[in-house]
Amino acid sequence: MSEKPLDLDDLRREIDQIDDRLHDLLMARADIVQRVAVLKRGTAAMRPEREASILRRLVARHRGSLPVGILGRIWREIISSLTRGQSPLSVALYAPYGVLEFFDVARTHFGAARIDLHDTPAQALRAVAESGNQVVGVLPLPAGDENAWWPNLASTDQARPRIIARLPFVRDGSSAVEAVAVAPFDPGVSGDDAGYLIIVTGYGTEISRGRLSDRLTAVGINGQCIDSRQRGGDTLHLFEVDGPLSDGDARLHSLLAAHGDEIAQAIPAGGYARPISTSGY
Ligand SMILES: O=C(O)C(=O)C[C@]1(C(=O)O)C=C[C@@H](O)C=C1
Repeated sequence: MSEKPLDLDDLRREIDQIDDRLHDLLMARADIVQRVAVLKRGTAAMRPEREASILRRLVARHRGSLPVGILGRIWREIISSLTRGQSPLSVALYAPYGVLEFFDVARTHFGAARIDLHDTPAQALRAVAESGNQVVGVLPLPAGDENAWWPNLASTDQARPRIIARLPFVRDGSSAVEAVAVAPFDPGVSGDDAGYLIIVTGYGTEISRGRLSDRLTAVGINGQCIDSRQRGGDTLHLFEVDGPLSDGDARLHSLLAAHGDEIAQAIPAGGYARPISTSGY
């Protein structure tokens, strides 16, 4: 005997049951995050490297008709709200052009967090620096254009703002802009990361980007210079490097020990877990 075909009511009953299971699991997840928060007390709630691992794992197992970009948005909303459940967090957004596009990128990554718009990058970074971990900045991807804001990261203060994520994290081709998140702590190591390094050369030191790259390679740091700017008598060079880089990295000590005559400072400026690119499904 053939099975009776499911009708609309049967299918909707199945959906209700699945919704109950999803809801139960979401509530159970939120309870466990509260226990995680107790263990992390006194340190930053937001862990970009862990967030990256969660999304990479889920995207890799994703199948079916739900677009992967939507999966990403749903999980960003869950993770972001459970981060804010551990300690307050809002977004300081600097959006020089295409405000709506940057707003969208910030909203997708940080979910329902409050987003404050700032007129200048310095203002957004000040909001981050003064907030004691309660504000994360969102600024355009650092590049060699007229909006170069990255020299503001060239401080040696332990609590200085640095780059912690590159957005959007799940790329399905729907976003026209790229941004970074900035916070006063290191992003952690996700297993597939890039770092930023600011090299400061002093007045009168003529050294090409190529020569600087060679100096970095010689101590085991591979990367490329993406912009150079004058600040006072100094020249600041921003390098994007393979792998994470943080304060106290032994390779930076070797660099300064060998080339302290040419290189005045080597300042780690954070980094990011490499985003996921998908074809949309
Ligand atoms: O794993 C943690 O440290 C958590 O706080 C949990 C969680 C999550 O929702 O999975 C939330 C916030 C962090 O940024 C990373 C992950």
